[in-house]
Amino acid sequence: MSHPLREPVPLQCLSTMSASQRVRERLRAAGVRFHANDNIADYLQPGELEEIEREVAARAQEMLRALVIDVEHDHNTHDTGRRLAKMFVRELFSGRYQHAPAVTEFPNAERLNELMIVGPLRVRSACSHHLCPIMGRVWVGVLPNADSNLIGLSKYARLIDWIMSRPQIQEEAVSQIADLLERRLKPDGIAVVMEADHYCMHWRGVKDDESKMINSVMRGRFLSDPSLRKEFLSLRRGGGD
Ligand SMILES: Nc1nc2c(ncn2[C@@H]2O[C@H](COP(=O)(O)OP(=O)(O)OP(=O)(O)O)[C@@H](O)[C@H]2O)c(=O)[nH]1
Repeated sequence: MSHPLREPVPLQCLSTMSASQRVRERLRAAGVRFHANDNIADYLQPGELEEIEREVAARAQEMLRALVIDVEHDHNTHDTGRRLAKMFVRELFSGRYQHAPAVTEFPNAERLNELMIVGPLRVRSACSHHLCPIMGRVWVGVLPNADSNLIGLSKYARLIDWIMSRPQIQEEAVSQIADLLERRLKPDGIAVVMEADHYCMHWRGVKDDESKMINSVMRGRFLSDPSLRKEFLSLRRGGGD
């Protein structure tokens, strides 16, 4: 989904804006969505991520002040704003600000067309609602065809980590993973299953330590062929637990 195009902001205003305001204006002018789990790397200019990190650090320190924590005198929280900014911008949410990892695509020279399963791959994210951790595992099933691209096994983990390094909800995360792998591999079918612990339920709120969320996306032949879907799901259970 994209935003309606907006009139560009005059240049003299852009120079007095913070980096985050400039990037938001650029995204709005282009009609591009910038939800928590969207990647905005194409709209950042050199040096702006550093500026954004400094802006987040200052605002995070303000949030601690609002929580009535004496950040001026408390040696433990004195630098927490800076640490939070670095953690969010450089680590936990880096999949919003960095381009996709480089992935070598190999031709399917042997014209492989058998089911291939990768997993369980460890995934870590944060929920969009409370920014609490999501820790889980993912399995990917691929049914290649003669024209599909093949990628190295480690690249599944790298691409999935790029998607998960954003505030997510699990339903949208699996569908973003399926979209990305479909675009890269051009297979006859793609299946993604995710099983995850949500710390917004374990650590706070209902404080239910046992519950997990499991969801899946089936595309192409995995949707139209129940026996292929069954084979994938039974191999996933056999291999992963
Ligand atoms: N569907 C879905 N819900 C999620 C996910 N991660 C967290 N949630 C839930 O999203 C909801 C957050 O919205 P609210 O109900 O407005 O938040 P809240 O009042 O703080 O919720 P409580 O957790 O019940 O205290 C909670 O029920 C979470 O458990 C996810 O990946 N998918």
